[in-house]
Amino acid sequence: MLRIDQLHAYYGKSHVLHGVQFNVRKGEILALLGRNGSGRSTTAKAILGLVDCQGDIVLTRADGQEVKLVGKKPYEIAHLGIGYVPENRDIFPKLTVHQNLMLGEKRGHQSTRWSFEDSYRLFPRLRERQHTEAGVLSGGEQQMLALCRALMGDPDLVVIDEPTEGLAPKIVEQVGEFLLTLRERGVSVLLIEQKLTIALEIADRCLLMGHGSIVFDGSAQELKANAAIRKEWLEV
Ligand SMILES: Nc1ncnc2c1ncn2[C@@H]1O[C@H](COP(=O)(O)OP(=O)(O)OP(=O)(O)O)[C@@H](O)[C@H]1O
Repeated sequence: MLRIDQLHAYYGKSHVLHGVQFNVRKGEILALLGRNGSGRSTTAKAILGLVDCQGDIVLTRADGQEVKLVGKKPYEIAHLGIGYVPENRDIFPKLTVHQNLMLGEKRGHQSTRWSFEDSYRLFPRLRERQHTEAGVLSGGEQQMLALCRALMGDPDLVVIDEPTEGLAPKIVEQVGEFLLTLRERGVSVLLIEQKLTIALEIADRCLLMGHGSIVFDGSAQELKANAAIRKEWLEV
């Protein structure tokens, strides 16, 4: 559903993506792994229209229509059905949990795949705190909120940047359940992670990034078995 070809990205004169190439298939969980600074977040931002880039990023919509994303504005890309959960979560601290979820909804469009009730059922902590200002939530609760808010816009693909970073194992488990629920509902996921652990449990496929290029494309099991490539490009 998403094809990335010969993607180059720059911060000023600094060239950080060097011909990135991969596909995201419909309904899969695709893990994008690599060390800090390897270019994973920049790839996510390129898909969302948040950095200058050259090359092709082509979305195939449900009706088969192909849309080129490079050059489009972030709000246009969101409207085309791509959701984003950035590393810093970007929640609105002075609004309540419920209000943050409302802001994720597309105006005039009822989400077909995700509801307030889905958010509250999967993350009971959010139900308990629905009238609390989001700024006082714990890091884990803010992550749950950011994930659910991205789904309120009814995306076909959601790009999620390091959702398990710094979270307690029990919350990491809940995030895993959330991702599996998305797959059941046909939402594709591009999951940025640093470690292989969660990818081994839930990803359908794995990409490994090093110095701004894709250096491995295969299953998490294949990557686990390839000690040399892991040692060179991945945190242990
Ligand atoms: N706003 C920026 N301005 C200049 N250079 C940047 C900027 N953001 C990232 N970089 C550089 O671009 C390269 C790729 O960074 P990127 O954030 O995409 O990596 P990453 O794999 O997602 O790691 P991290 O988890 O640390 O963000 C790194 O060398 C980084 O220092």
